[in-house]
Amino acid sequence: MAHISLKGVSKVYPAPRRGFAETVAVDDVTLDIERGDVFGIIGYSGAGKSTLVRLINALEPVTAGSITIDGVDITAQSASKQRAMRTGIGMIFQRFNLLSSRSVRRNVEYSLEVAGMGRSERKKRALELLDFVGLADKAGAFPEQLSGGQQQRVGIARALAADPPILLADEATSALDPETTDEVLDLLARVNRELGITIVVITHEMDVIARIANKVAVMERGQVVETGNTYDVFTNPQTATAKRFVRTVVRNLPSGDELTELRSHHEGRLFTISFTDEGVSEARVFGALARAGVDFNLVYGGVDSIQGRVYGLLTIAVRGDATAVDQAVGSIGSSVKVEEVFA
Ligand SMILES: Nc1ncnc2c1ncn2[C@@H]1O[C@H](COP(=O)(O)OP(=O)(O)OP(=O)(O)O)[C@@H](O)[C@H]1O
Repeated sequence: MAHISLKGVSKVYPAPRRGFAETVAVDDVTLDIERGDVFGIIGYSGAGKSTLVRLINALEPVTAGSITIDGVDITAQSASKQRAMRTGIGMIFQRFNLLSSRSVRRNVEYSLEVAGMGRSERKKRALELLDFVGLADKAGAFPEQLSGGQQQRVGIARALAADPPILLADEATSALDPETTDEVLDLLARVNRELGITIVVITHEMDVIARIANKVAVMERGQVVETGNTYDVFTNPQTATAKRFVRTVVRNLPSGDELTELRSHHEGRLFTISFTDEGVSEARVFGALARAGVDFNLVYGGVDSIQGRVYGLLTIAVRGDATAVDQAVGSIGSSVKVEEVFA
């Protein structure tokens, strides 16, 4: 059974007043998130990601569909049962949301205090968690004395206080610089690996997905337009939106300016070949081209790493008579993905 399962989930906000249209923030979303996944949900601003998170933890009612957690439909429960289920779902936010008047330790203790846990027990738990996130020495400090990355690590410790099996991270690194982002993503990967927590990561940044998510769903105008293993979506995106996101992180494709430059230096037609770690090697492909009797050379590209797996994109310039080039490219097209570059 999936850990979190969404079936035909929609959320429609009514028109604010007469003459305005209603907003379909989430539109018929069906998704299965398995136990132990780091599941990335990516989309541009307004795609419906944050709304989806609020539906998963039942902070808002769905307009249609169902959301089950461990087989229990959270959308169909009473408010008190929803509150109880929500303690099993930790949350971290873009703006950390720490209480400025409380020390770091007492921020981590907050939900345990509300749940009625005794003072010494919750103090012990908070210190254990601060140790886990590498901030044992900051227990007595106040949030404003910490850097953004440290505050988010406190946010993570606080979210883990009640031992939730699920953690929802809504743009958790969007307010951080790249180095601090890495620190926080490493910590989230440890939370997943060492504590076995299922993590749902909401983001508009594809490199966040590339770093930690094993699965990804691409959202656009409330709908999931593409979903799959991160490596598969990165190496073979199907929709225009997914392709645009992938281009922001896979750096081995020439940009418009670089293409102009390439064309001024190389004769022939340009093709980009994608190599995955499951397909044939570069040597085999280049051997096949040589045997087909066309002249070619490598003009751009290199190898990326996605989820620790290798992904190569190489652009070649191919010369020869038109039929020979078509035949040569056709002959390699059955074993690797080849796309002619027109722009
Ligand atoms: N409470 C609300 N009332 C009315 N409309 C809303 C409400 N919350 C969100 N929306 C609308 O629903 C759509 C999806 O918003 P949502 O915040 O879920 O997108 P998002 O992908 O998280 O984008 P962002 O990253 O900018 O928050 C938007 O058109 C937004 O204006």
